[in-house]
Amino acid sequence: MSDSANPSSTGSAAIADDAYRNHSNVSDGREDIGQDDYDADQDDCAACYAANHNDASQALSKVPPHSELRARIRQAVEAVKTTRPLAPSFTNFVTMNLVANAQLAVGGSAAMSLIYDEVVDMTAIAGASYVNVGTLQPFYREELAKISQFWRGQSHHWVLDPVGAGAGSTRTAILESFRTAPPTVVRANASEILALCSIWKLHDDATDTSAATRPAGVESVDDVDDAQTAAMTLARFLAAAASDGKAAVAVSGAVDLVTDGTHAYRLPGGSAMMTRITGAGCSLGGVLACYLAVSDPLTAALAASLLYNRASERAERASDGPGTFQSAFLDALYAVSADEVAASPVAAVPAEPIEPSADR
Ligand SMILES: Nc1ncnc2c1ncn2[C@@H]1O[C@H](COP(=O)(O)OP(=O)(O)OP(=O)(O)O)[C@@H](O)[C@H]1O
Ligand SMILES: Cc1ncsc1CCO
Ligand SMILES: [Mg+2]
Repeated sequence: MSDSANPSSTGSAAIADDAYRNHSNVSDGREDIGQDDYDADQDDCAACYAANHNDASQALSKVPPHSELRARIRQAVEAVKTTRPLAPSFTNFVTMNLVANAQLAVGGSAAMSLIYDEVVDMTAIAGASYVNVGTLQPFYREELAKISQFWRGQSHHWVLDPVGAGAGSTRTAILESFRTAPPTVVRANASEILALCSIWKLHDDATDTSAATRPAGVESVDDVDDAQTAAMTLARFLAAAASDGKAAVAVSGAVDLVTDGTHAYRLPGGSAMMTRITGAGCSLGGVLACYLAVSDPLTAALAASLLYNRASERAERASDGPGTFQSAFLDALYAVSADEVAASPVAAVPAEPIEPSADR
């Protein structure tokens, strides 16, 4: 059972999440604390996550308060607020409105289009783009293959959310087509990461297609922990294909994982209420594209994922149920400061031995 689908899960991620929530200064919002105290407390939370992570093979360590990584995250959040980068989306009908609203709330600009010639024209003014395969039409297959090849020719940065990867032959064919013109960042839940790796034959046993062929919905049935190796393999594959060698993968769940293939980070916190509205993940992909317009892929993935955790905590405190949570969440995306995002708990996962990725 996925830890995102079941907030009371007793897995390592859930234990870490409880430890994070029990830090009263951070999670109850009742105390007005100074930035230095906040930094220290957030940092303790990362240590607390590391201490409670019950996989003995992984000695997680906290990212220090004044690290260069935190400075880059702060800069990215601030840059989107001040420069309003355009990140156009080819996205699904269910959550298109939330994606655009979330992009505007963080300071970015939105433009939704499902037509090849418009997407191509908008590339010239786009800082980065976003593709989400949530709801499909048969003609998208040819359209999206052409768009990804066009972007590859332009070395244009884009984010893919492979929603429902593994469901149906049309979706599988579309995702398969991206293998020769891959995105800069993949953002997905754990099951989608596993299925995409399977479709692209990036896993250890290339004959194992179970993740790609089992019935799949849009919710995760796997834990983030179980997708860590796949996410790192996927990030290395994306980086090898990128013109500047940079890429990232963001896996969402109770404790998110972000990796560039070399480094990996776990991000505790957030709110289980995110699983009670549709489009939390879809809009995270759109917001990530805004940050990708102003920063490198790893920084963009961290900035967006951390902002989502801080904003959802704030929204949970201010709401009574899914309806009010969604509007409180948009308000919180607007209100959370760059300093608050950059001071978030971040636990670094020790580097794994790098294995060669599959040939493209
Ligand atoms: N149990 C949880 N506790 C805290 N935060 C969560 C939990 N589950 C998901 N989230 C957060 O919700 C956001 C979306 O993640 P999720 O894994 O639900 O994406 P998704 O399955 O792709 O969503 P969707 O397809 O509905 O848009 C992320 O910011 C993630 O951190
Ligand atoms: C519910 C749903 N169905 C297709 S896309 C989508 C939005 C969440 O991914
Ligand atoms: Mg999703």
